[in-house]
Amino acid sequence: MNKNMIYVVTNRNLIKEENFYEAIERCSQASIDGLILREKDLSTDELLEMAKRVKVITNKYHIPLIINGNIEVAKKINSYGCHLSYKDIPNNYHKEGLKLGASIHSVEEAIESERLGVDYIIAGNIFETDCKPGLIGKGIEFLEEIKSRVSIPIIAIGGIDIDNAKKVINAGVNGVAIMSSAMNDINNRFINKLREEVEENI
Ligand SMILES: Cc1ncc(COP(=O)(O)OP(=O)(O)O)c(N)n1
Ligand SMILES: Cc1nc(C(=O)O)sc1CCOP(=O)(O)O
Ligand SMILES: [Mg+2]
Repeated sequence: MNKNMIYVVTNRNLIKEENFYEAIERCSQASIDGLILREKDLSTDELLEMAKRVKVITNKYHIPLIINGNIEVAKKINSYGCHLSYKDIPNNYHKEGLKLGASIHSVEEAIESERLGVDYIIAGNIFETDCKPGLIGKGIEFLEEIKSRVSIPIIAIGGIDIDNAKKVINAGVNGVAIMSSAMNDINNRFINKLREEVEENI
């Protein structure tokens, strides 16, 4: 990874002005480095159908597609990667070419994820966010501590905004992931501004 990454995490329930596939297309046109299809309430069959349609769009814009929470679907559609909750990381996992990501919420989970062969981690929640009501932000120090303990790429999530993105990147992480602001970013203004912020970090 040689630039700071921006990952968009989907949540179709947050989209207000577009339909889901319009939002996927719009995000894919922006300067993003990956799209995580995270629609946790769908059955495997429903997710598979959605993932096939989403992959047509992300492929068109050469955006890596990562399937959240379902290795079977990720393998079936031959996605770039699969992203799992920490507790779901398998002990013996045949990646079959998939990148494996994991969500972590403690330094110990970060260390153990690396030991289990995870390719990158998403660490959160860094700041307070309406998407995780009641969970206080773990802050920049959390990222700095993880950075000092693991070598795999670290992506920060949770309340990432234009005003705090630079501070997050300066903690030494490899990128940021955003959900609500991307789902509602009708003209990709937020994503474009975020790109400027995460690239101007020195
Ligand atoms: C301590 C703690 N627990 C859970 C979360 C958020 O978890 P969630 O995003 O719902 O689950 P994953 O998909 O990331 O496994 C949190 N921020 N902090
Ligand atoms: C999906 C997700 N996972 C988190 C975690 O801490 O694991 S925080 C989060 C939501 C991030 O939404 P927003 O960018 O709108 O704050
Ligand atoms: Mg999460």
